[in-house]
Amino acid sequence: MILTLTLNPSLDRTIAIGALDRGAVIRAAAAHLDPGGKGVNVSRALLANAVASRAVVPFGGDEGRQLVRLLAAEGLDMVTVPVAGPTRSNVTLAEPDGTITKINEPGTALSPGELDTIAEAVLAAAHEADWVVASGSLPPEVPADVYAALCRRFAEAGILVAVDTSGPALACALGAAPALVKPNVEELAAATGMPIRCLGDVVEAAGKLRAAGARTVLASLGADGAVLVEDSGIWYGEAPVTEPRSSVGAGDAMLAGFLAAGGHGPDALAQGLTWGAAAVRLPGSRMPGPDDIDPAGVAVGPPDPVRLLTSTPPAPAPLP
Ligand SMILES: Nc1ncnc2c1ncn2[C@@H]1O[C@H](COP(=O)(O)OP(=O)(O)O)[C@@H](O)[C@H]1O
Ligand SMILES: O=P(O)(O)OC[C@H]1O[C@](O)(COP(=O)(O)O)[C@@H](O)[C@@H]1O
Repeated sequence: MILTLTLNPSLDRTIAIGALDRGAVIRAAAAHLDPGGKGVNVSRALLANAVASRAVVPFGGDEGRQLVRLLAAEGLDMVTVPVAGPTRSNVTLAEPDGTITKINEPGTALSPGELDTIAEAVLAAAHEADWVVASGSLPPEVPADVYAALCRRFAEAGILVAVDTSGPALACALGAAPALVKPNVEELAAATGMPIRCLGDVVEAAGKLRAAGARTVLASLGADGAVLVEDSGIWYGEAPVTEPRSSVGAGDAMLAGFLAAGGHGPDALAQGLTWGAAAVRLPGSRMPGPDDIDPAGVAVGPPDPVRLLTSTPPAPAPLP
């Protein structure tokens, strides 16, 4: 069973527009509402593929009740924790050329008592888990070491923890030796202070995250695929998509596919890539099921260090 924790879940509204014209009244072509948040999406992807998963989901206000209704309608196995602050709403503007602009609300603060209740829910469910996935941003005022504390707690019990987050929460988690981290290119650049222009940079940056404590690094590179760096080797893979519709949730689907295939090695990377590619072919953050996933076309092998990334390289970020 794969247990997920999403401290800052969301209602995700994806709005299809003609072109993003700042300051104008934009008439949307279509809109799509999904339950969201990184761990929530990992559980949704696993559910869609009949892989056992349970999601720990704090929820608050009308938005939170709607989130729980949407997840219940999908049949998600979840432990819901009522909290005082309303669940956030995140908006994605999707342009016809595939450009997406995401506006993620900060969410509302969780009190120390609410955090304790959520931690108890995670601990109570974790005894059945092979992996615990701690995913997404932290709401305001939540201590940056919250995922690190989980890593330490579960390491003692022999439970593997995968962390997919950014900024100080990622920096803290690295020091607690997570079994796996899944940075995207921006997160890799921010965590290391390195410009990431080619696969050699990705491998070097992943090595820095491993030196800082992560056992395995699964670096997602958007349309460029992904790199896996673990004890037994380094692999690069890609699963090209000819008609991308929405990359929202692709990283979550990728992580779900990787963990569902065992969480290590080139075959797991290949499955992660096929799930990620399938998510990109679907609207909004809909998670792919077996009918959406095409294992053909995925290629995994050693990375060519000089191969340039096609996506815009992020500017080097200052180290904290
Ligand atoms: N345009 C795309 N074409 C093909 N695959 C994609 C595309 N965008 C994302 N993916 C797949 O989804 C994975 C996660 O995407 P990425 O944008 O790196 O993650 P995140 O959503 O976490 O920022 C990638 O590793 C890749 O496998
Ligand atoms: O917690 P964050 O970093 O604000 O991200 C939350 C957003 O990320 C998502 O989980 C999508 O994640 P990915 O595109 O990285 O897979 C959305 O459902 C949600 O709105």
